[in-house]
Amino acid sequence: MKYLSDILDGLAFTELQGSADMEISAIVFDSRKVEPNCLFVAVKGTQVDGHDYIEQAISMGAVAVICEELPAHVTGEVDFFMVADSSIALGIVAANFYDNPSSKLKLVGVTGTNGKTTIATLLYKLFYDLGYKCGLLSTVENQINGQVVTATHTTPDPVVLNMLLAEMVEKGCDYCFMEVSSHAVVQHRIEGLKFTGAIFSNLTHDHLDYHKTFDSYRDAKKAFFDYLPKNAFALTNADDKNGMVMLQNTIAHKKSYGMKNMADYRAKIIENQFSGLFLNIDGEEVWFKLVGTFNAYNLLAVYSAAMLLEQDKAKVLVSLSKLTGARGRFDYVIAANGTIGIVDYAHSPDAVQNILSTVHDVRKGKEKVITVLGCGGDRDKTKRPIMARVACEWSDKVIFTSDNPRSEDPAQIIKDMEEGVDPAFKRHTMSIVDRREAIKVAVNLAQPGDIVVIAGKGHEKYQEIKGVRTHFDDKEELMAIFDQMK
Ligand SMILES: CC(=O)N[C@H]1[C@@H](OP(=O)(O)OP(=O)(O)OC[C@H]2O[C@@H](n3ccc(=O)[nH]c3=O)[C@H](O)[C@@H]2O)O[C@H](CO)[C@@H](O)[C@@H]1O[C@H](C)C(=O)N[C@@H](C)C(=O)N[C@H](CCC(=O)O)C(=O)O
Ligand SMILES: Nc1ncnc2c1ncn2[C@@H]1O[C@H](COP(=O)(O)OP(=O)(O)OP(=O)(O)O)[C@@H](O)[C@H]1O
Ligand SMILES: N[C@H](CCC[C@H](N)C(=O)O)C(=O)O
Ligand SMILES: [Mg+2]
Repeated sequence: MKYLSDILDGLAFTELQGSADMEISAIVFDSRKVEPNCLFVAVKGTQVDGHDYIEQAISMGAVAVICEELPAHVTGEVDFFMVADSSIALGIVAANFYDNPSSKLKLVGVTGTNGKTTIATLLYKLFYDLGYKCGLLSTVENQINGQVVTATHTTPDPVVLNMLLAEMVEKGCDYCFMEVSSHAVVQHRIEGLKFTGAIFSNLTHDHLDYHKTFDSYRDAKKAFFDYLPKNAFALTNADDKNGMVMLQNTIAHKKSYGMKNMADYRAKIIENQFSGLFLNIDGEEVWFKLVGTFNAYNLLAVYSAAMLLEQDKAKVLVSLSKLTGARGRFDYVIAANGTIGIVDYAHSPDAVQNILSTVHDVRKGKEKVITVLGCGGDRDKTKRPIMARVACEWSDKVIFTSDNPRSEDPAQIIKDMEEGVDPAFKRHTMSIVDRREAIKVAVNLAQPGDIVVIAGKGHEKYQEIKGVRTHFDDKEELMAIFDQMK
């Protein structure tokens, strides 16, 4: 329980009704989850307007309401606070309710189209290994110093986010590394948080269903940097076309990393093999376990952030050299006959190109590359033909299949993908709606030494069809088929 007047600290109202003199049990923004004596925040969403549920929330026990417009009929002894933007207010009150946990540890956010999970996870593992107590908020999972908490979003809603940060503070965590998705910035899920630093990985095509244009997608990422305080660091990728855009209006300390352009922290790839990367990083030559040019960028981002967090260079490099990446990212298994299977979360055109070009770079000879790929339903449709085209450009054979069709017809999603295929390559593609079957066929087509890349789902443990999630795990499927081959 917490006093309402304390929860409202720092919130600007346009109008208020009531004295805020009461104790509040919880902050709730979904009327279906209202509990007695809670504060209900009415948020306008993408599907419905939370204001339509104010009455329901009150009837279920909400004693105070934050909203942008007062409902026509207000009954009962309920306090009302009108604000210009409820989603911003939600962030502020959620942080206050949990005693502003982000100011009690060092919070570092990672944004960008690809690499957020990898960078945040590596930072978490690195700082853990350096002896700190740490937290992680990521697509794959959340962690409170080793204790796993299931993740539902890349960036949780403000209430869950502050609750998890408060738990980290309670467990004595010194750091939290989190992913900041563009959806989270636009929806103000990070409002009220105090960041010690922000990292930008890269910006390429994704999520245009939500952001509509590439410029507004870019501006969502940039808004995170605009929001940083003066004493934070703003670390960007100098080699990305939009890297410097991120720093345009921030008042934080501007820092950069890169392998091509001038940057504060630099690296060079000496070797890039299946067994790992050999880099010259900030003047030191070190082997790492991660594979591919894109991971050289991820490692450099992590190293740079560790330097900005004033860690010892030698200890950081020794620890980083031992680390593996996040689950479902370039996760590979070798069958008894020598066929190589790689499970990867590439689900944007750029990521598909990166993973497949990496496979080309690190394979020993002319082993064939067979790619299994799908595109998510109810998500950016414009990326479908592009992902398919890129997969064809970099593979010897491509099997189109399903990847969480959600409410859409899986066959139609595959048709949208097929639109991107060059007619000359068509005979090298197949379409198999059932993902299990698609993986099986891909492995059966492979000769010893060939490489089967299964892209799009990475760590995911489900396939969502017509709103129903059934257990499905690409790596499990791959290993089961490999086992049968023994
Ligand atoms: C499109 C999108 O991002 N939607 C998010 C958004 O919901 P919304 O705005 O659509 O909500 P809505 O259904 O319109 O409802 C509006 C309001 O009315 C309330 N309501 C609704 C119904 C009711 O009966 N009573 C009630 O009070 C809702 O609680 C909400 O406050 O706010 C919710 C609370 O924070 C999120 O759970 C929800 O994520 C949905 C489930 C989702 O799938 N989001 C994905 C796209 C997402 O956020 N992805 C990014 C990562 C992307 C990447 O990988 O880069 C992420 O950070 O996870
Ligand atoms: N720095 C990078 N540049 C380009 N592609 C990358 C980079 N890092 C990873 N990838 C590719 O993108 C995929 C997703 O990586 P990761 O999960 O780290 O990104 P993410 O930004 O967290 O994605 P999401 O937005 O879905 O959470 C990887 O499986 C890999 O194929
Ligand atoms: N987290 C991202 C990627 C999901 C990847 C793919 N497996 C899908 O379901 O579309 C999203 O919500 O867009
Ligand atoms: Mg992620």
